[in-house]
Amino acid sequence: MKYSVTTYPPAPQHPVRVLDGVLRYAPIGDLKLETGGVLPDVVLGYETWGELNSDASNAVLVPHALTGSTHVAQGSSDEPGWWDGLVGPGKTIDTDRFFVVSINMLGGCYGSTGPGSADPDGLPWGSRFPFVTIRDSVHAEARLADQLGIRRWHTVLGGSLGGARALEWAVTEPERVARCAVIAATAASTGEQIAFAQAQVAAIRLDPDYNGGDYYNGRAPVAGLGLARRIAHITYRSEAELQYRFGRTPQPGEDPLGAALPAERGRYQVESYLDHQGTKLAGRFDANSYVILTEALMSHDVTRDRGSLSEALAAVRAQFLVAAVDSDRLYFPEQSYELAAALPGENRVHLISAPIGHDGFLTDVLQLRDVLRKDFFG
Ligand SMILES: CC(=O)SCCNC(=O)CCNC(=O)[C@H](O)C(C)(C)COP(=O)(O)OP(=O)(O)OC[C@H]1O[C@@H](n2cnc3c(N)ncnc32)[C@H](O)[C@@H]1OP(=O)(O)O
Ligand SMILES: N[C@@H](CCO)C(=O)O
Repeated sequence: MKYSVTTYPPAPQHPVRVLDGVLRYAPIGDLKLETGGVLPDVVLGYETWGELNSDASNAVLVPHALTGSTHVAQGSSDEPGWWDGLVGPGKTIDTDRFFVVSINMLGGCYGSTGPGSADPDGLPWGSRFPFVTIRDSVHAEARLADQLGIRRWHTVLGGSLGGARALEWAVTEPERVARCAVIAATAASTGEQIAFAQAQVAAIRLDPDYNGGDYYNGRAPVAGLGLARRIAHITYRSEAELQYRFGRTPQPGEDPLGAALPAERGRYQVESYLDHQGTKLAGRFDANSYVILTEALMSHDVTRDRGSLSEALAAVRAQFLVAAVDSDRLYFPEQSYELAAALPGENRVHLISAPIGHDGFLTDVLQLRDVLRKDFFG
């Protein structure tokens, strides 16, 4: 599968409502990166819903999670969005009132310049694509906000990597974020989160088809990416869910004890489920982008070059909403409590009660509907 983005339509003028939920591209120029070097001719893929009002005070930014896209809501497209329950006409984030924007993270494979994009010579970046940080993406996204005429976001909100991106926005550009919701995310990736991420990245790099990242003219490393997704997906779901839903049940028509040779035995249902998750992601995502975004998330630390957590967060001007999923075993609720305690002022943590674990920020986000309406979108 190829993800090369070689040509772009001209930068749009003020987005028009009829194009709700349709991917567009914005050239934002060369980007100086946090770790040195310059990424030339950066393009950001983005979607919008609704209309920016005359004083540009109704703009809401929704950063996506690790393998999410900019397609937050269906809008006028055919594809359902991943937060359709929350974003749309008459919904909590009412696109009849708010101008909603979602931007593909720098290095991603859903529209923005990434390792599968063409370099200035027209060749895929591949192994030469630089390490980027969430802060780099925020700097790039700020230029797109300038192009769209958005000086200050009414709200920036996201879950998981999207939550880290939202928080980094509020700290890097404090005057540009009036409200910020950080859902199922931390102030910095922890040792365990880095460890799980490293195993995923190693699974991709060890696939012979990965070829150091230069595979765009050959076979994509689907086995490595599929294995990375399996490791990740286990962390996204709770032990209780996997036990209740699958337990030791064999996959229908298969017998886990039914062969003398390991390679010929049938699967447990949970194995088949993980195989499916791995295959599905490998069919829609670029392995290099997975590595780039995962390593960006590993680097996530709002305190970097900013002192202690309280010192780093002292800069924020936004009103905050911090939320966690009670059964999350990847981004533990305690870590959200630590973030809330370190933010200026009084900040509670809103718990999403969901048995499935981390992915509850996608499946059960409507539990935040009331608090979002009351505090942010009333
Ligand atoms: C471009 C984009 O789509 S990005 C959209 C944004 N998405 C994301 O950010 C994350 C990607 N998605 C996910 O992580 C998940 O799909 C979620 C969290 C959104 C939804 O989770 P859930 O509704 O709980 O779905 P769940 O994890 O149970 O997976 C269901 C799938 O497993 C399959 N499945 C269930 N049991 C088995 C089994 N024993 N064997 C094989 N497959 C199985 C189902 O058939 C279903 O397949 P499908 O997704 O192809 O329809
Ligand atoms: N299921 C989510 C979890 C990551 O937070 C994703 O793939 O983006």
